[in-house]
Amino acid sequence: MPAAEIQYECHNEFRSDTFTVPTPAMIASVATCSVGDSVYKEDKDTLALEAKIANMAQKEAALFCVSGTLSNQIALRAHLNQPPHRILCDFRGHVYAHEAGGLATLSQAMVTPVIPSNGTYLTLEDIIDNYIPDDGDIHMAPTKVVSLENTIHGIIMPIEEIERISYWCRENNVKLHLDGARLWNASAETGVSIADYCKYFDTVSLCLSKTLGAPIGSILVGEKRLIEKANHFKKQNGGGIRQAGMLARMASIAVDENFSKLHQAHLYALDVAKFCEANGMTLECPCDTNFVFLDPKKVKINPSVLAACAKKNDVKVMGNRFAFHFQNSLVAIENLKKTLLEAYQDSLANPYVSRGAVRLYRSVSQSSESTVVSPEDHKEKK
Ligand SMILES: Cc1ncc(COP(=O)(O)O)c(C=O)c1O
Ligand SMILES: C[C@@H](O)[C@H](N)C(=O)O
Repeated sequence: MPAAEIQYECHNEFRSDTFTVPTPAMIASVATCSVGDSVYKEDKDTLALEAKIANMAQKEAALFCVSGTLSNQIALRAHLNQPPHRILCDFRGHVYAHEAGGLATLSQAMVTPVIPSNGTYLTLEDIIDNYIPDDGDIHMAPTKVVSLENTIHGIIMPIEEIERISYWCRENNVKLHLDGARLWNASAETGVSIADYCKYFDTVSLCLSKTLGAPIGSILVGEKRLIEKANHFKKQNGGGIRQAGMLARMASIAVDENFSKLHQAHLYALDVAKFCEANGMTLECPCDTNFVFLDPKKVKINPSVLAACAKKNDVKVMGNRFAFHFQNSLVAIENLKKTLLEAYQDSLANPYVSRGAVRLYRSVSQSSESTVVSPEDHKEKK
């Protein structure tokens, strides 16, 4: 049943599902967790979590990491040998767009950021049209890894396309990584198991701290030898965790207790997506899972006006993306709709034209110390 009453501090949080919080059961479990040193692979709860997720993914090994960024970056580095080399991904891919340039520093890799020709997800044709073969041309950095993301912007990548890409990569000696931060959401919506998604990839990074509600952590799965190498890069970059048991135990409970709640978040998102479309607000992409993206080219809402309306209606938002999770409350969902409608109605009279690179995570939000302004203060310069 959806949470009508307010159960969680983050019930009105729509900036991201990274704001989900540990449940009481997770917090209580810490009292009895193991306290071994996980750098020496001696923490029982960490080993148990890694074994559980490796089994779920039907992969040889798994590695508990403090973040999805670390999990992605050490996986991609472990696939690579020495430059010149290149990674191909979606131009929106987190590994390229939001991991602080890690591909340049840790992997010294060139990146081919590809805009999907269908506007939604990468196809094999998109990859082939942008792939640089390792054919001895000394002008080029050859493509050694393709990094996909599923879901990407909440969009579910069809498994038939994943299969085509996987087959081609294996035929062409290209490694295939999946940023599966929200693969849980894809699985919850399609019914395709985590293992049936993972079988197409050499490595998969699964986040535990977002849609599932764990306080910290991601898990990287893959072949034992690759995971051991990734662990080397994990330690090199300060990712070794001593008594990780308390984090691993909470993450394990998150998988057991919250995976089944993801569909509710998707229903929240779909409700708001339909509300937006019914009121003239165009979506930037389909609402497949737990994200609603408004098209900023057509819905010219002023971020400051949105922040002012959000503050008034006690919801937290940022940018043109609205994230949903199982800890949202129904009252907050209704307050979000009110917020969007008020800000949109203002934009019809005062359209806001943004300039510069899309900074999805840098917009004014309720939590920032920005000065809250009234809609009247923001009229488009004639
Ligand atoms: C698709 C995707 N991959 C990876 C990450 C990185 O995860 P973390 O914030 O734990 O580094 C995020 C951010 O939350 C993400 O949205
Ligand atoms: C902020 C960004 O890194 C995060 N992955 C999110 O989706 O909110």
